[in-house]
Amino acid sequence: MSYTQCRSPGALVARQNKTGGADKIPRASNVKHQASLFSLSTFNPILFSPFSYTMDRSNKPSAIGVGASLPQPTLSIKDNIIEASLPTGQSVTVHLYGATVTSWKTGGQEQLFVSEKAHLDGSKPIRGGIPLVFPVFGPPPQNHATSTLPQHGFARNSNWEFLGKSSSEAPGRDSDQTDLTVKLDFGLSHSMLTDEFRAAWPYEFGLVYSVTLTTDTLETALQVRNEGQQNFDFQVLMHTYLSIADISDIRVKGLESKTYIDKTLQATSHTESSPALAITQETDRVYQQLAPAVPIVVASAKDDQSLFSITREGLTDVVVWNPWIEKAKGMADFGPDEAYKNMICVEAGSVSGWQTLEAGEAWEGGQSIKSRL
Ligand SMILES: O=P(O)(O)OC[C@H]1O[C@H](O)[C@H](O)[C@@H](O)[C@@H]1O
Repeated sequence: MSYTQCRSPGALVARQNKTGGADKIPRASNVKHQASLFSLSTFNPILFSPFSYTMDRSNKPSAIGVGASLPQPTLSIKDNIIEASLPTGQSVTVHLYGATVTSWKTGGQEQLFVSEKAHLDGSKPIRGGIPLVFPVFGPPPQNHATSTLPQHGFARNSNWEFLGKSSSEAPGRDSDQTDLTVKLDFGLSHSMLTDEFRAAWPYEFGLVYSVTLTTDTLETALQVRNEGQQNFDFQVLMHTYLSIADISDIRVKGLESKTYIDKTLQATSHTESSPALAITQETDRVYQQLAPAVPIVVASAKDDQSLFSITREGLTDVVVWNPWIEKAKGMADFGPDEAYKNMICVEAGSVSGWQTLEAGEAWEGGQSIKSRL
């Protein structure tokens, strides 16, 4: 294992350390966490301890460590954009604005869709990649604690801080090889919000968002902590824009017999009848009560080959969204107009009802996307 502390742990982490360890995890995350998938940085005593500085590889005697001669993941930080690459060629890019993942490359190919007209200057949420929706999904309900927040909350339009990277060596698929993974951690807390957002949602919270790149997956996991005295409710969604060659050539599998809310039909409730959903018109559906470990698969319509397979932890809803022709034209930051054919949003979340966190409690959930390449 190797750890690099890129900045001094901020207030967010210091507060978490005060209560660390003793918190109970509420219902939605009462799942066993696989350390390799969703181990969050705040639970990592090495990454956030003062001793982490002594573990910086640059200070490490070269004779120590079995993996010392292996090529390591590389990291670049420029203009509030973090990019990490594995020696095997895969890479991930994250904008601190929204902690939005804006690129995931495997096999030399981009796996995420980003609109050509996306605003990348922090003036608007980024149209594409993986914007993070928190603490409310969609237009906030009236007479609710979130009611004066913008659509999809504030996480995607706030400036996060980079907490650091960690990497690990895991046994590879071939017994004589080692796979490297790299995990990037980002933090957002109440004090980092704009005055406007702080006033609209006055709760003391701490978010740690972990983006982990492996040779064949991208994993994103969020930990939410209530660091104040008042309970708060939240919804969360990883609004993943997957890049596809042609919308007519894909099917979405794993939804059959599931109940969904169709937002294009006045939010009425339906049951999915198709084992392999074709997208042939504007589609905006919230599928509910899905078993997180059962993958949602985006498959090729031609040969049924899996293009993307998405499993979750603690996230039982999945939104399937494609704006289609008219909606795409109506979005100023969506382009070119025809690009709706090159994307499908499969969004893992917890958006039916609310998660409630009491003082000192923490919740966590995440997704793992496996790409064909
Ligand atoms: O335009 P945005 O605020 O980014 O929202 C984009 C889309 O997000 C989700 O997929 C919702 O289900 C859609 O109703 C919404 O249109």
